[in-house]
Amino acid sequence: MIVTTNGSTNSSFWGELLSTVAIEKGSRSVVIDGFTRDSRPIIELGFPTFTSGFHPYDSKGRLDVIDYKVPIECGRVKVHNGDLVFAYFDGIVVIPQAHREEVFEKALQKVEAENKMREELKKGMGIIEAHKKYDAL
Ligand SMILES: O=C([O-])CC(=O)C(=O)O
Ligand SMILES: [Mg+2]
Repeated sequence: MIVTTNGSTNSSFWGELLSTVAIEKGSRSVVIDGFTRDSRPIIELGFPTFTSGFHPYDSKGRLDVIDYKVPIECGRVKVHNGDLVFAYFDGIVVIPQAHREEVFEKALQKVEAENKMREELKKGMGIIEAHKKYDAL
């Protein structure tokens, strides 16, 4: 699930209860260009929640869902229904549906090169030589 609160800073959009229902409905994660609250219980639920910040206020009377499955701008990136979204500690990447195959193939090549490079580094190869050999970055 990927969401924008269109720049609202008056309250959180997300919380523990929404995480609970999201899990029950089969969602695996949420990315929000907006705020959450209830961080500790969300961490305890184990629901990966990526937000642009935190706010103690609830959303009642402050935020409303106005649409879904429509193109949005999230963190200055256009996102369409069906795009692939990868979120991790380091950041979030949106892959347009039309480029899924190509990006997947290239990402797998990169992972393969990094795996080989890591093995060589463990065996003592220097970082400069390893970069020259695997060009993994
Ligand atoms: O602020 C909200 O509406 C969200 C919230 O606390 C929750 O889902 O538990
Ligand atoms: Mg709550």
